[in-house]
Amino acid sequence: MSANGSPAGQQPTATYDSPFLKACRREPVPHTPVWFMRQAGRSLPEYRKVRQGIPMLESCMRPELVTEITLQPVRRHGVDAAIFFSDIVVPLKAIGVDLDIKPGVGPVVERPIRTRADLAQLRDLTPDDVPYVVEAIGLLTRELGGTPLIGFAGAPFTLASYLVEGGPSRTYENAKAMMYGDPELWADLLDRLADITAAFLKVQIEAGVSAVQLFDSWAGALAPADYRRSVMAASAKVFRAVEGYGVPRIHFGVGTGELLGLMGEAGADVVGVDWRVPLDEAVRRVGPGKALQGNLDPTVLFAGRDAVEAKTREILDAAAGLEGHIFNLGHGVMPSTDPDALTRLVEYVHANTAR
Ligand SMILES: Cc1c2[nH]c(c1CCC(=O)O)Cc1[nH]c(c(CCC(=O)O)c1C)Cc1[nH]c(c(CCC(=O)O)c1C)Cc1[nH]c(c(C)c1CCC(=O)O)C2
Repeated sequence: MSANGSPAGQQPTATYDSPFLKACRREPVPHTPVWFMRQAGRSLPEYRKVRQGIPMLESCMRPELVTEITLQPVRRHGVDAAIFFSDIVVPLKAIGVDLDIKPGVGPVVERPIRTRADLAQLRDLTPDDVPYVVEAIGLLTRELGGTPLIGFAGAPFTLASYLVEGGPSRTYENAKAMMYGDPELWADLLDRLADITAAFLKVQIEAGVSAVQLFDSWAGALAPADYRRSVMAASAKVFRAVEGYGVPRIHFGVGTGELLGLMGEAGADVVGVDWRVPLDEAVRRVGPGKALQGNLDPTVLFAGRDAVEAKTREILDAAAGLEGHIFNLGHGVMPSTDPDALTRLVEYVHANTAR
């Protein structure tokens, strides 16, 4: 037990006992907790207002702005957790990789990593590289009261996909060419990214986040045998590095139905599921001892209240036998989503799972 009475880390008891962290630990909850990937973002007018004229990466480096943006969806929707406002490429930018986030495109890397010499762009990350992250998490943990704050990072494969391609890709042809054609260089690249990612998550945990999510958003492009052979060790290294802190570790990807078992095995406490696999099937694939997070198709939110409630009902029914369920979308909130539909969804899940 720590000095303030919570069995893990430095978090206050109210946070430790929150429905979100209880569900992560597979303990009984008063209602199913809800949060949304990309809950802070363009769907909110108050977000668009404070971001006006400030480039994405610069906004991640301003602690007061990060705090305000992170709190916006908590105030508006009453979600059960906040997710730290940042981006998966922030730690890469912080160690000096020349990259930017282009509006409507995503991360773009000036000098893609294609050869062994290019690996020199990737040095280790220290807390001094991201002082604004430490400061913003400090501000947030004071403002949030008992609402847990989720930290996050991009998984080695997803980061590598941007670094090797030079930007977003549909096919990942350059990244996969390296994975199949130069497995030693690929392994060294992923191992370096694992160390950077682990260091970035440790900074966030030591600054006060209550859970961490590893986003391997694009791992669904991989066959299970290739994931196991060429990717899993790096993600497992990240999970091992943060195991001792006692904060729940969530592992998420899109189109990863065939990888769910391996993604749990990599060391997660909670496995994120997109909308393609129902949760009662997902639990069979993941096996016992893990909570599940998911999994409403974000496009359902465009279909009107009745459709949202019917689809949500299906998910809650599929989750009825689970030991730990955190309600979320199967991927991020889309920018043109009506924010009121999200607020209603939170209310619906809470009301229909009250125990
Ligand atoms: C792949 C990935 C990225 N970034 C992230 C991922 C993994 C999650 C996923 O699978 O969606 C993670 C991320 N990016 C952002 C968050 C914020 C926290 C939250 O979820 O609310 C999180 C968790 C802010 C952001 N990151 C970005 C935005 C939009 C830019 C803006 O608002 O100006 C936000 C709110 C930019 C970004 N950054 C990235 C993309 C693809 C984009 C979108 C580009 C675009 O459509 O304009 C890379």
